[in-house]
Amino acid sequence: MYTAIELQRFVEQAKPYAKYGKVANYIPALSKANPDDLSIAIYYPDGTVVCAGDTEKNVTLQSISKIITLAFVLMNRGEKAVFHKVGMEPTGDPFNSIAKLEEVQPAKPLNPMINAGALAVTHMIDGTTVTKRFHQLLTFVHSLTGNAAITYSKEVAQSEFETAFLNRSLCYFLKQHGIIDEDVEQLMDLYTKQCAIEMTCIDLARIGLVFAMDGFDPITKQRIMPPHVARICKTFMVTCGMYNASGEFAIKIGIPAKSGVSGGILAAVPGRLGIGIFGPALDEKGNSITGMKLLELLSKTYSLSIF
Ligand SMILES: NC(=O)CC[C@H](N)C(=O)O
Repeated sequence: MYTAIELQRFVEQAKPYAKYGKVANYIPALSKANPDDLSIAIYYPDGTVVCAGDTEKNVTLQSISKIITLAFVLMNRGEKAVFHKVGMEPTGDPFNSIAKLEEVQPAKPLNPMINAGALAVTHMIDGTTVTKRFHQLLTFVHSLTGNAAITYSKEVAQSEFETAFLNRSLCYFLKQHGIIDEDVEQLMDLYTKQCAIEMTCIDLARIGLVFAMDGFDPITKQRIMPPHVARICKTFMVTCGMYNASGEFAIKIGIPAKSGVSGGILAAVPGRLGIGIFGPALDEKGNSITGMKLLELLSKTYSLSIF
């Protein structure tokens, strides 16, 4: 088990890399983040949490939410329905790319971790209104974290809603090809709220732990999702979780993980621990540069790679 002092040392080693990255600014509210922030929490199955950095800070999930909605929709709709609308293959393209949608027939998004695929998955959250659908998703987040106080940042959601022209164009493409059939503004409302769900890296680590334990929460002794759903999610984390850097990440770090442009990373070391990281300075592919360095140090020192 790591000590807090050890983790602090890794944080100090990773922090200088922030100068090679930039905070996301295409969602205006995210540009307010401090690139030098870096925090990490590790959650163990016995309930021990080891932290370093400012772990009280809230981070919006952004693309990390894609893995949560995927688990939720797989549980509610089943594998067949989900994979009817979204594929299982990595793209090698940036997360917001529209390119592959035109190249494959039928025009379904290649996987649920790119924006087009995530929009198709969010579309599958059942309910008659955005409020009801979002409430269901948030309730699932509460069960994953054991923290019923978690909500979303209105400021970040609004900021993305006002500027998400590329995501809207993905939605219209999907609608043209029958992958979605709801009002685009309504779907954008739900998607931007989902991406703006915010929590600390301790909460993130707890979700990582649930995935690491195949969907079972060892703290509350409750099954949060069936093992096959956790397995599918972890597989996507490995093949597409770090966008078009997933291959290099698998070789250098080898831990199922999902990142978001807020600088958050959720990682699950199967059977062992959950990790939550927040470091808003991003590399050119949109992954936390300090967060990846931190994971690399941890993985090398403690042989965390699953390969
Ligand atoms: N990579 C990300 O974190 C992207 C999430 C962001 N909300 C978007 O759709 O652009």
